[in-house]
Amino acid sequence: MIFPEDFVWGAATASYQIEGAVKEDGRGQSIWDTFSHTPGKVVDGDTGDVACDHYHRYKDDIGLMRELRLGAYRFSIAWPRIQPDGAGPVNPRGLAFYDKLVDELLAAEISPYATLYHWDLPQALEDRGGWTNRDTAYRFADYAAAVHDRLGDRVHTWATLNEPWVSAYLGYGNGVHAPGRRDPAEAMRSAHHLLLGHGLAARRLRPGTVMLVVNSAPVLTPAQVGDPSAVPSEADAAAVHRIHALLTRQFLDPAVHGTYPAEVLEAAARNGGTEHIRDGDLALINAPIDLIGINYYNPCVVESGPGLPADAAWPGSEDVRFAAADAPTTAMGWPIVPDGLSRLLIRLSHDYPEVGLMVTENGAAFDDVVENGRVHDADRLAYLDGHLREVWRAVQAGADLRGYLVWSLLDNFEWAEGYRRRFGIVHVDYPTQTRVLKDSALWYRDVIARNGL
Ligand SMILES: N#[N+]C[C@@H]1[C@@H](O)[C@H](O)[C@@H](O)[C@@H]2O[C@H]12
Repeated sequence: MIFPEDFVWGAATASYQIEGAVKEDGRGQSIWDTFSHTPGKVVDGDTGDVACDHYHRYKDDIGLMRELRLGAYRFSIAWPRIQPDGAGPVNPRGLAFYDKLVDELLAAEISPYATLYHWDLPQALEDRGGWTNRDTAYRFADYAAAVHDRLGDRVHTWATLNEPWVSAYLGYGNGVHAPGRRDPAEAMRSAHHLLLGHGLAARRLRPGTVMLVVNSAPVLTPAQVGDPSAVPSEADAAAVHRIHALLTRQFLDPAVHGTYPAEVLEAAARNGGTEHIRDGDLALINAPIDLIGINYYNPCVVESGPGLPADAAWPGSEDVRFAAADAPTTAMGWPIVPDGLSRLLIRLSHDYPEVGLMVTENGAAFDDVVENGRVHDADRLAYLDGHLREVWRAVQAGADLRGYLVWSLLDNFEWAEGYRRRFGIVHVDYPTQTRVLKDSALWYRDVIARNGL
């Protein structure tokens, strides 16, 4: 299985998950600093205070990337390093870190892919309402422009947001992520303002390549997981349609087509109203983009039935039951369904033929053991192999798929799960910060060298 000649192979990380140095060089506080230091929010009371100490070890980490022959490295820029209070003058020491990071990547012949927002909102903006406040969208666009002014001569691929669904619904809906608010109306307002920020920022990132990164999944009934030809009942088909609208189309339709699905408008009307969606907003959100970034881990399995408990707060999903898949699971409890990725990519390539696709995250958490300086992570290697075969199938089916970025380069701070869940192809021993290339990393290196499986 050989991929197209210009297919991009890389890995992805995010600032709060790997950098550490949370009080260094003028960095301001983020909502994840606040949240992780709030007792009970993160497993084992873990925080990103040190993480992988990437802020100080980035040169060595780029050396590992070079050893793996990565063509691209997707990282995120910590807004609180650039504007400690989320607005106003740029912090030169904060921007200098990314300047050095980008230069080191280029020296290693690795293309830098910068994500501008991977969840670490400056706390000062949250204190003024965060993403429920429309003004935050404008602050985000100013921040994006400031970063692009400095790095745009060397960074040519930009992601505005990472997974706005997660930012909105886990951050403001059910509160399992920062800032930990629990209000369905706030979640819907935040989703809109995140999209508004995306659109405003996208215009200020040219002439770069611009993408929106979404967590997406094929929405399937339990029967469809193993049998794509399974015909759902009318009620189950309605549940599938609704959740696809709320999970994926809520973000891609506005960004690519300048429209909201009716299901989203209906959910908003029932949860706080639609006043936050102002005339002209959708035109602002619908800024031209070049790529959709797809973060895929597992399908979303649903059927008609009683919705999530009230505190789960996913407005619009009231008549949908979230079901288990008949499949093995990762350490996160997520079902392993590789062909879900090809089914998703082919669907999105049909729904949004105007833009290219890139797998911006795919990977798995399994419990790793270091034995004699090696990590034999056969489960993770099998997961990646299976999913890459589906990526290849999607390319053969005609999907305009530009590349694949594994999540993640390093074991890292896994949000509310803390450090107990390891997604890296490189093992990190946190007390010593020792890195060990796992078997999956060595395998991935060979895949890259062959440009295929
Ligand atoms: N959980 N999990 C793994 C991974 C997370 O570590 C990333 O930061 C997110 O972009 C996305 O949720 C996926």
